[in-house]
Amino acid sequence: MLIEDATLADGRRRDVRVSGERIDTVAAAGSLDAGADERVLGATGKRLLPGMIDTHVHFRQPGFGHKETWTTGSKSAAAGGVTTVVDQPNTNPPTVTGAAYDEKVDYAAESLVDYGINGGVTPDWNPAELFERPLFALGEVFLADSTGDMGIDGQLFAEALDRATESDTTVTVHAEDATLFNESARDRTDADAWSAYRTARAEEEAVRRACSLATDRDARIHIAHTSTPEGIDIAAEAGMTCEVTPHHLFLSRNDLDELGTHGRMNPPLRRERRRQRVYERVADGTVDMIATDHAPHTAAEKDTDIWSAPSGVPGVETVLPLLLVEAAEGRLSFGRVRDLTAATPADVFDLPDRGAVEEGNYADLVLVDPDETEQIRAGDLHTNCDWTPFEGWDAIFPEWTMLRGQMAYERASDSFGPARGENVRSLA
Ligand SMILES: NC(=O)N[C@@H](CC(=O)O)C(=O)O
Ligand SMILES: [Zn+2]
Ligand SMILES: [Zn+2]
Repeated sequence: MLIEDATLADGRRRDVRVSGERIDTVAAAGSLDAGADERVLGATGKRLLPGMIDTHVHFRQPGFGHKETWTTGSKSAAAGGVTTVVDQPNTNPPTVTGAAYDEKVDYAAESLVDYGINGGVTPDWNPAELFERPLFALGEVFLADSTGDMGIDGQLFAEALDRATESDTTVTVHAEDATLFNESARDRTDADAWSAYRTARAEEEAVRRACSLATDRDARIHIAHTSTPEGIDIAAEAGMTCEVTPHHLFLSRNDLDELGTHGRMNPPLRRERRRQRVYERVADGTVDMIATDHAPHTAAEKDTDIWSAPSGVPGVETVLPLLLVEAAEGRLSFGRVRDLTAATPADVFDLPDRGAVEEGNYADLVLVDPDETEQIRAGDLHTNCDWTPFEGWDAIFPEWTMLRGQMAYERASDSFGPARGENVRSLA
């Protein structure tokens, strides 16, 4: 397969030959000739990016297939330009034993994109069994309850850090401290009450404590879904990594009038000024990566009062399209988008054959036309989740997404490739 005259994230124009599962050649545009029966993909004026590595999704199986399945979740990923997803452990059963890990791997065999599977921590976890398996990472470890009520205490967290460090494994942390939630917000019934309740300080102090525990024990942690500039700065100063979700990057408490209970998630949306300071840190490189925390719940489940609604919003199909608008309009560079979505996650989580359009890497690729903006419509998305917090937002969707040398999604025909996703920790 020959991709002709693509513009890479850094602006270089290149011909790219794909052979089997890998990128065979990256050469000056116009310098490669197509073979006799080689498929040619024209890319003049278009951007060729490495597929996104989304290190934080909830694909819900086993246990909650009515919210999302590995089939619908991975189609949503492929259509959005995501070629690797990392699934989190708050399923049923929770992924805290060897048997639960193995059961999830059976479901993940349905995936259209490559995947990693994290192991979780509860008082019932079995670290010996988990670390015998090819875990992507430990986590997300919940320092406060979220969907699945898997919150743990400080002592178990410290023990988890020690076990992970012995196994040379990174620990992804959901950092909120429930003792710092604002109980007086409990009297309110508006959607903003959730943001008033789960305070910014509860995140800040939990990040501070997690980083200091990790530093003391020589553990490596990655802070999930940081929603505050304070949390981001503490993680960066401690030499740990962090991710920001698209909803914390683009939405704030100002949007809750419109979103209502659909805008409830953990950590919650913050004030607009904080959101801007988060965006600055995404743009300047303090934030390591964007990850979606794709957390689908049906609209019917979300349509209740703010204290009863489940927490979480979908995002895996819209994240790269939203970021590409930022790049096309000059608020982020294409190179920064590539780093946030592919190069840095590959580096931090040790996926040496991914995250860059380079010879020898897996051909996980996305082609986009930066001039083709359209509006996000929930009905057009491929997730089982029947709504999106980004309804009507401008987006630049991939023309096609390639996974290890084969088409995973082609937008012109809205068609998908086969379910050939592999565990990234099992592949050579
Ligand atoms: N973020 C959320 O609000 N919800 C996530 C769990 C989580 O990531 O905390 C979910 O699984 O629904
Ligand atoms: Zn979380
Ligand atoms: Zn999560």
